[in-house]
Amino acid sequence: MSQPLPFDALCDLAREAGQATLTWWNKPLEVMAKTDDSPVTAADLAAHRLITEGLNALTPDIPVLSEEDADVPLETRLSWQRFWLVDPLDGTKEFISGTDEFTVNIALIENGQVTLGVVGIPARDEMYWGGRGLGAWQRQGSGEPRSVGVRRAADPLVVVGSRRHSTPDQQALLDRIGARRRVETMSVGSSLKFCQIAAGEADLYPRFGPTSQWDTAAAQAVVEGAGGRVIGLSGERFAYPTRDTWLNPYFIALGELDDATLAVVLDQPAASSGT
Ligand SMILES: Nc1ncnc2c1ncn2[C@@H]1O[C@H](COP(=O)(O)O)[C@@H](OP(=O)(O)O)[C@H]1O
Ligand SMILES: [Mg+2]
Repeated sequence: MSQPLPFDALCDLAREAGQATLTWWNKPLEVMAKTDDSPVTAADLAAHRLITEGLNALTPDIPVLSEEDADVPLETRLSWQRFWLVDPLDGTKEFISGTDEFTVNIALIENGQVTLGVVGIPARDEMYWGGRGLGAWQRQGSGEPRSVGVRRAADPLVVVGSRRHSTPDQQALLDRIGARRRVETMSVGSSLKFCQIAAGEADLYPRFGPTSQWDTAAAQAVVEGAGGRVIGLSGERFAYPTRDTWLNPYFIALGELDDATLAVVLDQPAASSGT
């Protein structure tokens, strides 16, 4: 971006939206089904409204695309050189079930790549933000930001995966790694998994199941700012091309792996699958 990076304003916005979601957290909640049968709640919609209004005020010239208002014609989107990509509440099923593993996600996409992102974890009053070549930071409450970075994978390798969506391909990769070294697996909801890699708490997040572009963009920016990578199954940097679907292909987020483990991760029989 040519303007100064708007991280302070984005963090304020994500925090405000996150606090709004907590109004409905751990309380009786009406759950509505969207056309794709995924759940949506008043909390998703309140966060969506706050973030959309805030971004429109902050950068009136940059379009906003949110999961909760994604019905924008492809020809309009093809004319966008950059746009804000928002998942106002990622991990809606976690939110509904009362765990704290849900996030607020705001990313900037420029020419099909994510350049910066902010991930709020409302129930922990925690925030991560960053971007490739910029750095990555974490903040607790209104405390001082601290710089975060990926770790060099130790023993055991810590692999994070979805609480609810796993696939045989993912398990096959874990088995191949497990044949060579000790692996500890953790099931975690939402984009929080990327933040664990950025913070040096986990090493690998293979996702061989469906996600949409808004689920991953902001958190990819945090991982990349922290020195990690998010790659497609051919090893290329994970990108956000404008297409007639929001669905992502499969991907792998990783910190700093040793060469032997990296070779197993990059040698993907599942590479032909995905969208
Ligand atoms: N069948 C499917 N199609 C598209 N996205 C899916 C999906 N199943 C799960 N997801 C995505 O996975 C996200 C949850 O991630 P995880 O399983 O890692 O906790 C959901 O985010 P939302 O909660 O924002 O809908 C949803 O977008
Ligand atoms: Mg989501």
